[in-house]
Amino acid sequence: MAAQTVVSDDDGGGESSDFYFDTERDLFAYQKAEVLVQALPWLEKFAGAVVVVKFGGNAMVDAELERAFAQDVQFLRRVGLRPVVVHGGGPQISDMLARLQIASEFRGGLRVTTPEAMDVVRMVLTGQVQRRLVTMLNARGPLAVGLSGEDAGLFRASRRSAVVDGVEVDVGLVGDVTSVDPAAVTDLLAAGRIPVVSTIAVDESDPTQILNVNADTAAAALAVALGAEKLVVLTDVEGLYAAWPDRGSLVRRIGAVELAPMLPTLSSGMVPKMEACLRAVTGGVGRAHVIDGRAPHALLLEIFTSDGVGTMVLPGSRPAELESADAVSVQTGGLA
Ligand SMILES: Nc1ncnc2c1ncn2[C@@H]1O[C@H](COP(=O)(O)OP(=O)(O)O)[C@@H](O)[C@H]1O
Ligand SMILES: CC(=O)N[C@@H](CCC(=O)OP(=O)(O)O)C(=O)O
Repeated sequence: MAAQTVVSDDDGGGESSDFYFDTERDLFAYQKAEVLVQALPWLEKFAGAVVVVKFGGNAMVDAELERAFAQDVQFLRRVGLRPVVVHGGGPQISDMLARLQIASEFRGGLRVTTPEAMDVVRMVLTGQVQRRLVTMLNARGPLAVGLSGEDAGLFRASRRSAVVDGVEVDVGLVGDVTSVDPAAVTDLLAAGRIPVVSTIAVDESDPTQILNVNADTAAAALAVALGAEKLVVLTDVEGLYAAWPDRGSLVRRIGAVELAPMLPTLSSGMVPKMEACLRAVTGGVGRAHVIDGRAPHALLLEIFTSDGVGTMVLPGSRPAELESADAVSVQTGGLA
C-alpha cells in the first residue's frame, strides 16, 4: 500500500489534529483550504484596521502586476480592512521629463525640481499614475477615490535642501511634510471608500505654492496621522539587505532600536524607505514592512500569512514573540 502523507494541523490555540492523505490531489486540495484557514487569525486581528500601502514607481513594472496589486487592495477592503494607497511615480516622472526634454537630476536622493519640472511632477503623479490606479481598483467595484496632498490641506510641507558629501545643496521646489490633515482620507474611509493619494504637498509658508515630496516619507506621515496598524511599502527588491547587494543578507525582522544606527550605512532608494518605516513605528504605527512589489500578491502574503514576506520593522527592540501564531507542519510519508 502507498505511504500516506500526514499533515499535523496546529490551530494556533494549542489544539492540533493529524490528517492523512492517500493521493497528491487530496493533499493539494487540503493545502488550498489551508491557505484560507491560515488567514483566519489575521482576518480577525486586522478587522477594521487601517493599512497604508505605498506603491512605489519601481514596483509598477507591468500591467499584470498592477492588476494583481489592485486585486489585493480590493481583497483587503472586501474582508473588512481599511486600505489607503499612497503612490510614487519617480521613474514615470523621469520618463515624462525626458519626453518633454526637461533636464532632471537627483541630488542626495531628491529630484532637483524647477517650477517647470514641478508642473510635470503634478501632472504625472495626480493626472496619470493616480488615475490609472483608481481606474484599476474600480474595475471590481466603485470604491477607489483619488486625492492629492493638495486636497483639503492633506499634506503641508516646508522647503528643504539635500545633503551631498556633507554639503547642503539647493534642490528647488522640494519639501518635507510638516503636517497632515487626514480628514479627507478619514471621511472617505468612513464612507467605505479606498483613498488613493498622490504625494504633492502645499508649501506651509505660501499656500499658492506646491512642493515635490518623497512618496515614502509622505506615506509614513499619513500612516502616523491615521494611527494606522501597518505601513506596507512595495518596491523592487525583496526587502532590506543588511549587506546590499549580497542577496543572502535579507533582514526579515528588525526593531527600531537596531534600524536607527543602520540608516547612515544604507544607500540610494533604501534610505527614504527605511527612514519612513522608522518614522512610522516610532510614531505609533504597529508594524512597517518593505516588500517586493514584483512578486504577484506580495501584499496578501504579507498580511494574511504567518511568516509574511520581506522586511518587518517593529517599534522598540526586536522581540522574540514574533514567530508564527498558527504554525502548520507537514510531515510527508511517501508522496513528497
Ligand atoms: N540595503 C539595501 N537593501 C535593499 N535595496 C537597496 C539597499 N540599498 C540600496 N537599495 C536600492 O534601493 C532600491 C529601491 O528604492 P527605489 O528605487 O527608490 O524604489 P521605489 O521606486 O520603489 O521607491 C532597490 O532597487 C535597490 O537598488
Ligand atoms: C523629491 C522627490 O524626489 N520626489 C519624488 C516623488 C515621487 C516618488 O517618490 O516616487 P517613488 O516612490 O516611485 O520613488 C520624485 O520626484 O521622483
